[in-house]
Amino acid sequence: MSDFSEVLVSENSIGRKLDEMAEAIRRDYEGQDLLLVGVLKGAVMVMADLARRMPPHVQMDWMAVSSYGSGTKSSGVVRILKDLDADLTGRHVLIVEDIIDTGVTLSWLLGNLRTRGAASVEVAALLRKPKAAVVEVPCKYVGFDIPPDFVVGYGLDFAENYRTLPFVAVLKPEVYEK
Ligand SMILES: O=P(O)(O)OC[C@H]1O[C@H](OP(=O)(O)OP(=O)(O)O)[C@H](O)[C@@H]1O
Ligand code: HPA
Repeated sequence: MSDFSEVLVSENSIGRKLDEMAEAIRRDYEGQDLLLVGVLKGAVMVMADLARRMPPHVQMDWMAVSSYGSGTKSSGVVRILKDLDADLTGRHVLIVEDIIDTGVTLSWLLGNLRTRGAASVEVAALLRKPKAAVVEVPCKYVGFDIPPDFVVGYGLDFAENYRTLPFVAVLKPEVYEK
């Protein structure tokens, strides 16, 4: 029996949406020094596919923060597990995320990165759950607004599984309520 109740965003739809997002980003940052900051581990797929659509002088760095533990509910407490290597002073920074759910992670991250002297700090997220928002997060580039169900695939996990799927699917509640 499948663990998914539906495929919410297909591999093709993700590719087409990333084409659009990348074009907007290229246009907005043309001629500027852009640093993409990926948030591990969930954003690995979206970062890899978005970055391949960028010009060669766009750079990547990574941060790992965690607020979810091993379940489906945000703990509300964000911890830095791995900090950036780059100095953000004077740089245009674009945080690349797989999902904005409650908004707690990004709200905290934006606050943190904005203290580091960057020229600008903006957000690109493939998925956003407007009905799950606890904090409003300004997001310049959004792929898809989705319902508040727990989703997996394309970097998103449940207990570290399903990240490798090329699409985004809704996980059946009986899988995580087991
Ligand atoms: O808007 P929020 O409710 O804060 O949720 C969004 C965050 O949750 C996930 O990360 P997670 O902490 O699960 O770590 P992971 O990326 O390693 O899976 C996701 O990658 C976002 O960073
Ligand atoms: O729906 C989700 N799925 C997987 N990880 C997540 N982190 C926040 N929301 C989600």
